[in-house]
Amino acid sequence: METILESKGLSIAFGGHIAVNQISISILEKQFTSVIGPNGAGKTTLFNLLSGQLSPTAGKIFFKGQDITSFSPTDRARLGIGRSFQITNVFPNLTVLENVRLAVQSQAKVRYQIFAHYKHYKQFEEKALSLLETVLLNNKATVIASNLAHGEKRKLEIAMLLALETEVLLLDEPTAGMSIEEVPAILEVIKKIKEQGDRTIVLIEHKMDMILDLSDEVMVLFHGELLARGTPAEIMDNEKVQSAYLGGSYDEHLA
Ligand SMILES: Nc1ncnc2c1ncn2[C@@H]1O[C@H](COP(=O)(O)OP(=O)(O)OP(=O)(O)O)[C@@H](O)[C@H]1O
Repeated sequence: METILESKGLSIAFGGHIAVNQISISILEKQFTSVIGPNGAGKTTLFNLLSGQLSPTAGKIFFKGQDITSFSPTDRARLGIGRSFQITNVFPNLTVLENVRLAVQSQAKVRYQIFAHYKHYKQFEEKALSLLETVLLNNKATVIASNLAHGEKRKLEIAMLLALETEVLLLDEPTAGMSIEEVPAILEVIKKIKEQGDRTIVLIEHKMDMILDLSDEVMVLFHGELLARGTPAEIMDNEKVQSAYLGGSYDEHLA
């Protein structure tokens, strides 16, 4: 399996605080990789570096072997690295379907240099509907976006991210802020995207138990460093992880 996204010696410091410290990782194509770690471990900062929202203090990032360290977030999205909030321009007063159609439409413009025209409208709408099916939101197509429940809004964001058609999806805690009842539906959506098999998914999750059976590989961050990486079973057995993160000596409230 090929490496699609790679970092070498990636570091960033905020003032004197090193939030990401010498992280070298390789993300394999079409795999499901989870990044876990306690509060403040550096997960979101790592994503910000990979997607271009932050520039590293040291180190490099490669996409399919190409050095993209100096690329803007937009250029990275164009190359194939999609991150949810880059495109979450949800229009609150439009319907769910209209929002996704606009995302499909803007992607078509970027990719094919065509302009929105009546004859394309139907095909954009069909694509949008199929994305709504993927995220289990087709029954809300005609609902005004601002009226969606929190979990449904996250699903809408995922549909709009999928409309970008990027090969890599960086999902930063898609279940954050959700009620317990909403979580299974989002996990179902993520599972479905994984089963389609055509995307590389990198998922940040705070709670390991939720994503264990979905992941091909798990990376554990701790105090800005890569503490361990491996299959879910290897991570569960890893003593360093156990003592640092999985309840051993680690106290989340002290992070
Ligand atoms: N822009 C910033 N300026 C200063 N410090 C920052 C900035 N962004 C992150 N940090 C610090 O870097 C460290 C890593 O933060 P980060 O948000 O990446 O952790 P995380 O693993 O995503 O945590 P959580 O699970 O709580 O989201 C923290 O100590 C945080 O306070």
